[in-house]
Amino acid sequence: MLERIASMSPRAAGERPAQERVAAAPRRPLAGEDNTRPSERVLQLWQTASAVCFDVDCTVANNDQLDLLAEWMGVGQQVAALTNSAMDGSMSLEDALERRLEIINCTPADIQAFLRAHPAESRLVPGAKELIEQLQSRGVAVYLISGGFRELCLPIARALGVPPAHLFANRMNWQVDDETGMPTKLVGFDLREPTGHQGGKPRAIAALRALYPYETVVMVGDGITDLEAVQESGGADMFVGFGGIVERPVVKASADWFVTSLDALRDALPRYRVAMIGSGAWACTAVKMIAENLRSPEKAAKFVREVRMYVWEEEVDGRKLTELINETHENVKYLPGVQLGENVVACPDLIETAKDAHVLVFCSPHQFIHRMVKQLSGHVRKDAIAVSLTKGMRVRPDGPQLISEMIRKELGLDCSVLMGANIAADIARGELSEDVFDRPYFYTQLVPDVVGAEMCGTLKNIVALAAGFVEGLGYGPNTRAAIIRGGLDDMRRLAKALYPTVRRAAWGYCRLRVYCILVHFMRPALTLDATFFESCGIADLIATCTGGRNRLVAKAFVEAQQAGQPRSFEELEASLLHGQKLQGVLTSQEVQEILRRKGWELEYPLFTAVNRIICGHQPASAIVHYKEAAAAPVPGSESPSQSTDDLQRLGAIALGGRPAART
Ligand SMILES: NC(=O)c1ccc[n+]([C@@H]2O[C@H](COP(=O)([O-])OP(=O)(O)OC[C@H]3O[C@@H](n4cnc5c(N)ncnc54)[C@H](O)[C@@H]3O)[C@@H](O)[C@H]2O)c1
Ligand SMILES: O=P(O)(O)OC[C@H](O)CO
Repeated sequence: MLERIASMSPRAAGERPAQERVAAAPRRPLAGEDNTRPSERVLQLWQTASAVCFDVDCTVANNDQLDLLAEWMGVGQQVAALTNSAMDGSMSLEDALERRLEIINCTPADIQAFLRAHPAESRLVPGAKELIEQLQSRGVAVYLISGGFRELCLPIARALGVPPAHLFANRMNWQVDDETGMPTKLVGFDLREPTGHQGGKPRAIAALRALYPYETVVMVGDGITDLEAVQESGGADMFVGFGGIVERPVVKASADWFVTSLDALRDALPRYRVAMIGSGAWACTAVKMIAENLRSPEKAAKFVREVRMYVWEEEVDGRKLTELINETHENVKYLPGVQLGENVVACPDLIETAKDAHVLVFCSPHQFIHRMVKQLSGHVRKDAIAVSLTKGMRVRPDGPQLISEMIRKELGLDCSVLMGANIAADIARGELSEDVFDRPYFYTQLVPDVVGAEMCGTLKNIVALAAGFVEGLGYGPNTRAAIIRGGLDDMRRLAKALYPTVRRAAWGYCRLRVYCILVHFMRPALTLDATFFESCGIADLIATCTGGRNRLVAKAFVEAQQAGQPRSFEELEASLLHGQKLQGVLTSQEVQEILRRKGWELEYPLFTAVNRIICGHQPASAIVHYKEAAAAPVPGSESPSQSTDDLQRLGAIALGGRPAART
């Protein structure tokens, strides 16, 4: 999830003319104005920066490295005076650099000995590493732009996690020994680097902007050459003056924001809000994991601690469920006995829950999702991302619509899905599972095939009904295994038939992260069959067929019939699931409608046989001969097809007795 969140940082909005960028700059402080507190505009630019460029000496490194090298060489005082003249603007940068190098007059061996004696880690300004880490984890590009020397800055860049290609600095020129070919004597510096000249920093930034479409660039530094970054067209949009090591009056007076601690910059970074849309067994399990994560110190800088959870309000023991959850931190109805965490806040208002969230996690039973998504339209942040945990699809006249497709279309949000073998109660107790949100008991792995994963999560609910029938009939493991195999075959072929784009997916399966099944559409680099061997495929199928609600209810359905006291799925759902929703019956109805419209019923015999059984056209025992059951004529119909009446009746069952309304 974190990688996805990183990509939320507003940036890369397309190359825009320099003039337009300059117009976005904050109003420069007036004389005497307090710029130690950021104005609203300054804060906004800081929080939406697409690139941040740091000066090195006296900004991220706690000294001027050339001064320190001079001290090491025994010429500290003369060189320090020249450094200050350059930083205050009383001497040109080129002249100051030239004269300082002349005085230092070191060899490569001196530099190496100096770096050994002064390890970079010991020279970092407090908070620099943490600030840079935070920026990078949000997807902000970080550069070091130094008027010093690459030879001295590289170890600092390494210690800060900034790649060498993101370092702009001067290069020393060396006289080379004709005999050995080795550098021996320092002879000035390479004048071709922009940083060796007055106005070099804005030029370096302009070069970056020509390469990358950074919308907002911020320069942070202590010196006059850093301030120049905002004084020339094409440079940075904002300048943060840093006075934690040296405070320079000119810089302080002109900075858009002046800080004496880098922590102030880190504290001002945006923190992301997460909202959970849903509050059933799985939604509560997932929110518990998210809340644990957000309470951890590592996540504190990046996320708001509180997670809002939308709860479909109902009364439990004469009290509102939201009130009970907020008092006891437990969802006594849908996940009793499990503490969700004090940072989970139950909210009965859907829009209120979602409106400020940067990450929207959808986890309601699929039949309610479309109405919720419609209600949310126009009320969510445009830069939010969505993750769907819901297993199911919607059938429209023009074909199926997966939940992730619906969210993308109706809310315009990028949507990942999280599918896998997750029996809610087991995970809530902390049992190991091959899935989600970075908890020690919950492993997740990225799979770049959203549609394949979502189809697995949807279709497995039908196979679970078949597994329940077989179990209720008293068959053993061989028969159950045969049913699971047949179900997997139908799942795989139907997913491919409905979503040819998935079938065309390229070769080469890339494991993006050791832990995850958080699936994203970005890289079509996975074969569909590989998806079916992930947790979202075979593992979820086995979990649901052995321990899920669909299997439980289907088994009870057969047992009740065999005992001569048949009970409807609706009754069994109410009596066995205590408010939780059975997804398989409605999914069977929806999938069968697709199969019927396309004339594919015989091609997916296990799905069709399950549908015949739940419609009462075949006895449950027909499941073991599912191919024949699928081919048998439906009473009162000329073809083996299901009638629309049957399907509507089933919809009514799955929706709790109401007509099968499609919102
Ligand atoms: N339970 C699991 O083990 C599990 C595991 C993985 C995925 N899933 C999937 O997660 C999704 C959500 O399942 P769950 O287990 O969290 O829910 P659930 O079946 O436990 O609970 C039903 C939820 O629906 C809500 N609800 C009832 N009527 C409603 C209405 N008219 N409008 C809106 N909401 C209403 C209830 O308040 C409750 O929160 C499903 O798609 C399911 O397939 C479940
Ligand atoms: O209880 P089920 O059958 O809805 O299955 C729950 C989950 O989807 C299993 O991963």
